[in-house]
Amino acid sequence: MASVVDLARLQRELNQEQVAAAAKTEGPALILAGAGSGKTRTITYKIAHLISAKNVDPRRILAVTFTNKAAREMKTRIQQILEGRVNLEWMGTFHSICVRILRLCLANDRILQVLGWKINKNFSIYDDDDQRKMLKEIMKPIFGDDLDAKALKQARSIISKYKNSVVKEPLPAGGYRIVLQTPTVALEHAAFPDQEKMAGVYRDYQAKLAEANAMDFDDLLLNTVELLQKLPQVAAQFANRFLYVVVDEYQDTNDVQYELLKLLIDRTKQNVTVVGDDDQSIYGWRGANIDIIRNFSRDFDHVTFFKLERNYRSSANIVKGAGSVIAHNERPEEMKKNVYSAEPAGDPIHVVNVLADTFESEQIAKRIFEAGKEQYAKTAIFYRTNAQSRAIEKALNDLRIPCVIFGGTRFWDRKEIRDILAYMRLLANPKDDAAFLRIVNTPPRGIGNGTLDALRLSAEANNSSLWEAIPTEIEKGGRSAKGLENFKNVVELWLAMLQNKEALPIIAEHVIRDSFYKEFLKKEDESTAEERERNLDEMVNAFREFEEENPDKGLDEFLQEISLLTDADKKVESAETRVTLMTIHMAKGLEFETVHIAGCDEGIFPLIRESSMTETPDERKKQAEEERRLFYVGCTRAKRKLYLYHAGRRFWQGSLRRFPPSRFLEEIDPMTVSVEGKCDDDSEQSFTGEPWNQGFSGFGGRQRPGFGNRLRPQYGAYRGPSSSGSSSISRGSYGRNPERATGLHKTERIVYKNPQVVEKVEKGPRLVYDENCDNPLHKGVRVQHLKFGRGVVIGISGAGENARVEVRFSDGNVRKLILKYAGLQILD
Ligand SMILES: Nc1ncnc2c1ncn2[C@@H]1O[C@H](COP(=O)(O)OP(=O)(O)OP(=O)(O)O)[C@@H](O)[C@H]1O
Repeated sequence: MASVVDLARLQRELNQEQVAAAAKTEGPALILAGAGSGKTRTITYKIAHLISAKNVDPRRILAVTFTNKAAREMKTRIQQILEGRVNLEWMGTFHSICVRILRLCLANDRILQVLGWKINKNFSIYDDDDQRKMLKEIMKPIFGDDLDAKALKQARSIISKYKNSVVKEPLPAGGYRIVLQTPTVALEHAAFPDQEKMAGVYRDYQAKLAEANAMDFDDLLLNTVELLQKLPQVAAQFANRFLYVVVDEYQDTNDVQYELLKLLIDRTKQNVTVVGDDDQSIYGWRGANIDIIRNFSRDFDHVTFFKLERNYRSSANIVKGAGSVIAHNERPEEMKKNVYSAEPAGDPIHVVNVLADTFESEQIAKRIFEAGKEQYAKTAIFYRTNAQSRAIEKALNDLRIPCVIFGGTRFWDRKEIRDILAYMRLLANPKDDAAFLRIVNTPPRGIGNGTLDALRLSAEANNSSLWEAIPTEIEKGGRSAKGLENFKNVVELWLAMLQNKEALPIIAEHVIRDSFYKEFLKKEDESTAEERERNLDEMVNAFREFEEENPDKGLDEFLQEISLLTDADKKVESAETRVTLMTIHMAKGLEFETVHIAGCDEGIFPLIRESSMTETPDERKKQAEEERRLFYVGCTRAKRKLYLYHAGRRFWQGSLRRFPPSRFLEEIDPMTVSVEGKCDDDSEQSFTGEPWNQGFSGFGGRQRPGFGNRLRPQYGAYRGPSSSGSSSISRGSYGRNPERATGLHKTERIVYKNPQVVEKVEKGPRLVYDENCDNPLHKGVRVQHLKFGRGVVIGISGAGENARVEVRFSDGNVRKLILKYAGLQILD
């Protein structure tokens, strides 16, 4: 090997703490690494040091990484450092290491005999689809007609949970033993008939997998642990083989992975190094157990702690600001880190307040545009929920900024969006057979393939569209006649709405509601339904925005705009200079020069789910802490510039509602922040006439007292116009007068212990015209609109949800707005 990584080399390449961590080869070590503190660099050098300076055979090093990509990158880097090929055959993810162990062990007849398993070394690995098919076969006779997609999905998730968690069984002598949830254990622990039923499905499913000589993804881990537990001498051989064990991203280890590690680590040598950052543990929702890293020192003798606290990635303001937020999480004393940057303070963290969500995406796009093309590829936009990407994609497209959605689907390509768009396409053009076929039986309404074939034949014979062929098919009175008739009736209802020139967002809302599409989403997959419903709400919002911006245009133009938008997006797919869009979960481990985080609003980030209402205070606290870690991960991806956006009002679940700033914005050290723009008007009343804190209530009905009033001094010194309705940018007090800001920070700060929750949709604040009531809006009333500013009502038409108001705004333009969505404030 050409190059040796001895101590001198370590000292040249690493800082003091990194050197200490990399050079410590014997005994258990925990490297607690702050964000951007070079943990990847440190373990890479540590492995290189073991191989070249300590002459350790690379095949005897077990190195566990979080992703396959990380393993590939680390191998390449080590080979570069050592200037030669290195056979790191035991470097990979937990799953890839397990496959290797299983193939090795199951090739041995004696092992197979002792295990008594039917599976041999040539086992197949079943993917989701295979798994679903097999489960369906098993469940059909048990569930009969009750077996739907939801029941299947539920079964898969329960089985996966069995396989990824352990149970603690008390021992007669005190204490407990950890037991894997094999089918036998699951059956023993089933306390209710339902649980027994699912444990039975699990048992049959495992038996069928074994018959097929197959394992699913979760089995790779579970079976390896079971094998090693059953055959301690085999486990000992592996532990003996692995002279050194290194585990990256240890904060995201789950209980079964932890059991595996315990089996693979030689208990006498205890040469194990784990690397991680409990502040970046963001996968609790899928089983990661943060206590595993926190308890490391209890699991091994004489653990050496290393803390990497110098952040090399970001400017000092970003490191300090992010650190001040994460400090609000409760952590064991020994886990606390003082992460710092030796870089200059750099730009302050920009907290950008805007009046409403539309300005948020405009501001993001504008800032990226102004930074110049060469910055595009170095810029990322993060959001908490996928639905938020729609407005951002549009704003970027308006300024012709190419973008790529990392690990996700573009808003208009998402399945639920394409389905509802297909309904809308059919309304715009009932001859659109492709749209018809997409949704005629989505959600299912009993229209089978036979009926569709008959429709096709009849359409061909009469030279008509499929839609036009429906009446003939209904007359025939076949099995699907009822379903077809229902479909026809409901589509005709929407067509009539379109003809009556009812508002597009309202028609879209009807399509979603009358087709029972949201119910369908819940049935299809409960776990993704909430997110997909949010996408649909955002789609209604897109219709609303379109109508507001294009009062003279209709559905055809909307659909045309969407197809042009998606087409333009596709063209830039190959461009090299693209801005990256992603959810924060996807951002783990990445870094960008500039990061924009949208939606720093209480209720969105931290995300408060409807399900939070049923959780215990302890569960809610855990959830809030995981959200804070997610915020920390997001902020610490930025090297030089970090923008955090808060919109005072957001179109959310069908109405315009107020959002207080995220608690995380309040927690940032004010010395590191510059506050720009404004998120509220100057009045104490909201645009819809309700007091500031209405629309939000804490768990158990607790409300945030005087939110708007108290927050303003802290965010202070806005220079934005008071009534023009447009957001302006000016430097807030943090950048200009830190003393004052700090003083206010001390006296005015409100710490909110309970998460806030967004109220249920139906009773959302809105000013709706009702012909039976005394209508406050009539000709001559002065109003204010968020986007268009002040104006005077010059006419009202329609009634109920279709009421529209005509306003002459101060820019001279007359706009006809849908009252339900307009969010007008009466000024007189
Ligand atoms: N000793 C060092 N000298 C100079 N640069 C360093 C040093 N250590 C790390 N860096 C740089 O700091 C940046 C962050 O390092 P790395 O990606 O290894 O951090 P990390 O701890 O894995 O980050 P995170 O956990 O936040 O994803 C990289 O650009 C790396 O090259």
